[in-house]
Amino acid sequence: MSVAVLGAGAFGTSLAIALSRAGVPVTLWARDTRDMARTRENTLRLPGYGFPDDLTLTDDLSDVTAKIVLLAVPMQKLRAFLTDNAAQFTGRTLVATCKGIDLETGESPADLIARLCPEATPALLSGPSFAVDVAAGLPTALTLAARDPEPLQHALTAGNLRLYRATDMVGVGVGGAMKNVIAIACGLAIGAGLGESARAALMTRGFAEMNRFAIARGAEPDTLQGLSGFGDLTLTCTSEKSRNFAFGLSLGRGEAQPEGVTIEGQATAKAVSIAAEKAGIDMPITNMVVAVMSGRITIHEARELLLARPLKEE
Ligand SMILES: NC(=O)C1=CN([C@@H]2O[C@H](COP(=O)(O)OP(=O)(O)OC[C@H]3O[C@@H](n4cnc5c(N)ncnc54)[C@H](OP(=O)(O)O)[C@@H]3O)[C@@H](O)[C@H]2O)C=CC1
Ligand SMILES: O=C(CO)COP(=O)(O)O
Repeated sequence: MSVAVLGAGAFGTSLAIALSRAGVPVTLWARDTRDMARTRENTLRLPGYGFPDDLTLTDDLSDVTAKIVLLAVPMQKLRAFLTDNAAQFTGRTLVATCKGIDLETGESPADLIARLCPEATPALLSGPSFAVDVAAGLPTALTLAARDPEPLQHALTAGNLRLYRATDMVGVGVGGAMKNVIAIACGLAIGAGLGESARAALMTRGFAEMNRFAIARGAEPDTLQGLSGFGDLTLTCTSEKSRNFAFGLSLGRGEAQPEGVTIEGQATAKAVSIAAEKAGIDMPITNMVVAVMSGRITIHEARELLLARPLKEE
């Protein structure tokens, strides 16, 4: 079955390459395809990975006829993108690959699809998967969440991509969104010299925070133990290839921040903090990330505040 990928950032491009290389007919849509059409490579976002000959490019959404549509635009652009293009998506399955929570509305990608494109079927693809690994053909396991995930699991398991299925879109969405926030916290800790034991503590207590938030939003208790929760948390909190971890690292070291890089955890930390406060959910690490990013407190003040919290049972 043919597949369209909308958004030619690093991840959308890598998925399009991996699926096309595995023999799936793929159309990759981007706002501007001129350079990619000439070089048969995404030199801006994913340099070094040539396109398979059969991969089709377009800058015209009306060319996209595939029933399965992977959405690979950044989270904070998704709401406007769906609003502008809802009419194109009637009868399609929209598989969001972005990770985060919309800052203005507090909605997840699946919530946005359900509200803005009611004639489409929402799904999520999430889990530990650096674009460069996917594009390089390295083995990658992901979670595909949908109300009826099995047909999609079969359609999108190809080549180096192995998909597990789930029906808990709330849990899978929260796992992918929140692992980026905890990765920023871990980057801050390592960058500020707080040590690897502190990172392990942040990962573990951050995982507890992710579970609390997910369950309060209606997730199943076990979902975050899977690829989109524990799996992606492990990858992102331990690798400098993660833009969220690298952002925290440079902030922790007091270095200049890179411009124009997609760092989903920044807006998502704020969105989670706001939603958690409204719902009365205790999210100390997320709140510290927000406070440090805004400059309200230093990393060392955050460390003191976390160490001084009331003692509790694990
Ligand atoms: N990179 C990775 O390893 C992974 C990323 N993800 C997730 O995928 C999502 C996208 O990330 P990634 O591909 O890395 O992002 P990039 O920063 O590489 O690229 C973002 C892309 O989004 C496009 N875009 C931005 N705004 C719009 C818009 N309004 N309409 C259409 N296209 C738009 C940009 O197009 P233009 O060039 O025209 O500006 C650009 O191609 C994120 O949520 C991320 O968390 C998930 C797993 C792995
Ligand atoms: O989600 C990712 C890997 O699964 C990519 O993480 P970053 O956005 O932090 O680079």
